[in-house]
Formats: sequence, C-alpha cells, structure tokens
Amino acid sequence: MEVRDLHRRYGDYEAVRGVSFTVARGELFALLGTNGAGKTTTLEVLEGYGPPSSGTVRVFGLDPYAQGPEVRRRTGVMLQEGGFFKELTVAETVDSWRGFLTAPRPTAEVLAQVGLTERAGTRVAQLSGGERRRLDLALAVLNAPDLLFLDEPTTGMDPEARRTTWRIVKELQASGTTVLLTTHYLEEAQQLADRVAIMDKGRLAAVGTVEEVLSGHGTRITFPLPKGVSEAQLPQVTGGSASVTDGVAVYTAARTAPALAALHAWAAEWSVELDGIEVRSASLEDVFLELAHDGRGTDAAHEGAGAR
Ligand SMILES: Nc1ncnc2c1ncn2[C@@H]1O[C@H](COP(=O)(O)OP(=O)(O)OP(=O)(O)O)[C@@H](O)[C@H]1O
Repeated sequence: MEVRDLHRRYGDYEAVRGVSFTVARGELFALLGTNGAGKTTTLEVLEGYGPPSSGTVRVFGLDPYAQGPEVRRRTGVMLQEGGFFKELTVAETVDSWRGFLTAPRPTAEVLAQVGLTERAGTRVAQLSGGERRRLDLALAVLNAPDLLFLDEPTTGMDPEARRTTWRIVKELQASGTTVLLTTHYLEEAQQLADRVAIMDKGRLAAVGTVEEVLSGHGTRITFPLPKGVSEAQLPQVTGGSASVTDGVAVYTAARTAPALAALHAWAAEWSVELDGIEVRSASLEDVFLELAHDGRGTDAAHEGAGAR
C-alpha cells in the first residue's frame, strides 16, 4: 500500500493535507491521531470510497478508486459503525453477508476465529457492544482478505474484550494478512503495530516503528513535589525541562544520569527527600500529547525519521 502526498478536501475544508506513507505486505500499521485528524478520511481513500483531491494512492499496485472491484475482492473493511439487522442471529448475519462474496469462508470457521461460536444463535440485538464489534470483524474477514482495514476496532470494549480482539488481530497478521488500523488507544498501537503514524490536523507528525517515534523524546523523571517546595524552586537540569502537574514534578531529560545527579544534589542542598521518584522512557502517549498539544504536524515528516 502506497500513499504519496495525499490531499483530500470536503468543499473548502482540507481534511488531509499531504500525507505519505507505505505499508509492506504482512505489516501491521497503525494510524493514530486526535479527533478529526483525518484518519478515517485517509482510510476511505485507501478503501476506494472516494478519490484523492490530489496525490496518489496504490493498493496492491492498483488505484482503489478506479479499480475498486479488483481491490475490494482482496480487502476486508471493518468500519467504525457496522449496520446490522438486529432481528437476525449472528450466524444468519454472516450467512446473508456470504451471499455478496464470490469466495466466502464457511460461517462456522469465521465465527470460531472471532470467538463468537457460542453466540451463533443469538440475535444481534442481544449482543454486547464488544460482541457486535467482533461480528463486524467476522464480516471483514469473511473473504479471507490479503489486506484488512480496521477503523477503531476496539472502541467501547472493556479491557478483556479488547485483549481478545488484539489476540485475533495478531493471529490474522501471523497468517499473513496486512492490517491498517486506526485507533485512539496508544496501548493498542504499542501492542499490535509494526509501525505507527501520528496524524494531526490532516498531516503526519511522526512515522516509524514505536522505537523510532519515541527516540529523541528522552526520559521522564517524576516525583511528588516535596512539602514546602514550590515549582519555581525546582532545579534546572541540563538538556531537560520541568513542569508540575497535580503536585507531581515531571522532568523530560535528554540524558538520564546527569539529570538524576542534579536532582540528588539539589535534594541534599534543600534537605528534602525525593520519595516516590520514578524514571522511565517516554511512552507513545507522552509523544502523542506533545505533538498534539503543540500542533507540530509538518509537511516535512518522512518515514523512518521518527518524530521532530
Ligand atoms: N463528509 C464530510 N464532509 C465534510 N467534512 C468532513 C466529512 N468527513 C469528515 N469531515 C471532516 O474532516 C475532518 C477529518 O475527519 P476524519 O473523520 O477523517 O477524522 P478522524 O481522524 O477519523 O477523526 P475521529 O478520530 O474523530 O474518527 C474532520 O474535521 C471532519 O469534520
């Protein structure tokens, strides 16, 4: 899958503003972003539902808009909102969907894959939200797609249902399916994705493996602000910055050891304890919040370059 300088306008509003990335066969690629960042719009162009306003998009080397039927035969799509007939059972829903496909897989096989075998005779109206999302997934994989689009597949799921879905997605990928996923859950991207892209206001702010995206974002050192110490009295550390959130001092430091040494020297001088101090690498969430908050989306973000 190849996206080059994709722009997509709705009237005067440009929802996607020059996005480029590639997804290799068998890869799981996650598109992250704030609400309205342009993830669904990008997916829709890749799925062939609309043409780019400018730029090019190729899926299996084909133009998904001009060559829609050919692309769709090999593609599965799980939309944000699946529309079901609530009075049909799970198995009837899958059976009726099979009628639209040229080479559908057996209903029982697909229901087993998404963990809905026990619910085959249950009416859709009686399913939980998480089970309905898994029925969406069953329909998306019914044609044994080479490429699967998952638009926020676990939204509304409890943690256990989310983990079940992650396992299913991992199994699909292990069987050779390429997956393009959008998600608001950074943990989901961290768990599943080979590479991630962070989208902000129609642009890519960062693209790469999770490690690449995190690189250069330093270490986080946190400790509860000691009693009697104000934010203004916290020390500066070389190559780092400090802030206080909810009574917790948060340092972002390029180099960990000198930052810790400076903090310990300061604590000794002020005769305070750094009780509860924690040191950890930047998480995808830290990077996401940084990028989203300072609106850093740029035209210059290139693949593999990580953030910044
Ligand atoms: N059919 C449309 N007509 C006009 N504007 C649209 C249309 N679809 C989307 N938009 C606008 O384009 C922008 C990008 O929307 P899009 O749905 O692609 O974002 P998203 O990243 O998927 O957001 P979310 O995470 O909330 O689903 C939004 O500002 C949205 O209001």
